[in-house]
Amino acid sequence: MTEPLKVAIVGSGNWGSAIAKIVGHNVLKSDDFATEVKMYVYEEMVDGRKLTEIINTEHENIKYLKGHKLPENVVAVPDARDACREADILIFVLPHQFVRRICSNLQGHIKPTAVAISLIKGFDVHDKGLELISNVVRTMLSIDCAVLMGANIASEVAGENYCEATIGCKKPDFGKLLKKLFQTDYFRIVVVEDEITVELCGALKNVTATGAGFVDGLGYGDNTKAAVIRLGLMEMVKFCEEFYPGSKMSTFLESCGVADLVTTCYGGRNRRVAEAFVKTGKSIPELEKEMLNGQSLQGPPTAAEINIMLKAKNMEDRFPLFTAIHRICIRELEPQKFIDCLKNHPEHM
Ligand SMILES: NC(=O)C1=CN([C@@H]2O[C@H](COP(=O)(O)OP(=O)(O)OC[C@H]3O[C@@H](n4cnc5c(N)ncnc54)[C@H](O)[C@@H]3O)[C@@H](O)[C@H]2O)C=CC1
Ligand SMILES: O=C(CO)COP(=O)(O)O
Repeated sequence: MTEPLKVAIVGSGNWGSAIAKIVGHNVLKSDDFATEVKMYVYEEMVDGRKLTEIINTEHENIKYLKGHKLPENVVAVPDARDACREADILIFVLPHQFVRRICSNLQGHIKPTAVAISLIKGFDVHDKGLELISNVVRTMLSIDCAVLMGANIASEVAGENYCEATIGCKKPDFGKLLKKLFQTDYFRIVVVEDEITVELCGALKNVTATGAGFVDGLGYGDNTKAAVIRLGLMEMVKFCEEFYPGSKMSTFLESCGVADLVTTCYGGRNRRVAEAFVKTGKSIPELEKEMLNGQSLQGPPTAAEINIMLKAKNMEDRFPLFTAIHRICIRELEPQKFIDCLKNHPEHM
């Protein structure tokens, strides 16, 4: 008889809390998993009380996922090491900006046999260039790391509206176990082996969604947004071919690809803030603070991260959409010029 596997969730934001609801319920349905799920919560005071205390008494993350109850077997823990020390499966789901800090805190304080899955959309930047977030987890913690990405706006998933997600995992047995941990009747999972492309799709679509928000802010209609989505997808594919050769085209047709691109370009936070950026003239950090109540935007920082590499390799003109989006975010380019970028895209030359 093998021991049931202990699961810990590293992160408790908007998506982290939605996934805690799913995982908390699923562990109760299978003998493979221990019933308690520890969730690392970055401690803060909300209405004069500690957020961990609120989650553990009211079973709701009232700041990041209001209106959705979490199962009572999900226990909020303010110390990442305490949350993860005994875990066999670590689910990483926090804004990508914090991953290195968390991993460095966890080094030497997790089971050497643990495995991980990253739900994080973004890149890590270091002096040698870009790094996949899953690779930061793999190298800093010396453990295996799969990924889960998809068209998954957190509040809709928490509301149990039907949707799909893609798990990228090279090892079939691990993939099967992860599917058991995440799939529900309203959250349907496809497991593919092409884990790098799954992760790249998740990171890059946030950049395109920022561009979709710009055209909304400029008052253009759905045809223009469809052009942004198409050109963005072309650049996503090209980015993968150029820097991570070996992608399967079929991966772009999974939920992590086209579907996530569409949902984020219509319903996501990146789109919403980018629209306000054009309409109000305020800066991205200002709007993030005003509009997101502590949630974190991934598109503009990801655009900056990939631009460091494109610039270093003298390849900005081969990715004009990604480049223009970054330059608009940092106010190097007027938002109105975005339309010129679309008109003059190499696709039309
Ligand atoms: N929200 C969504 O609809 C979806 C988000 N994702 C991805 O999931 C990842 C996590 O996103 P969310 O859960 O939505 O986060 P979020 O956008 O709600 O971010 C806020 C979280 O960051 C934490 N935080 C703030 N400062 C911190 C620090 N110094 N150290 C550690 N944590 C800190 C906050 O406590 C809170 O838990 C991102 O990569 C995002 O792109 C993926 C699918 C859907
Ligand atoms: O990743 C997401 C949906 O799949 C969420 O996108 P936003 O961060 O733009 O809300």
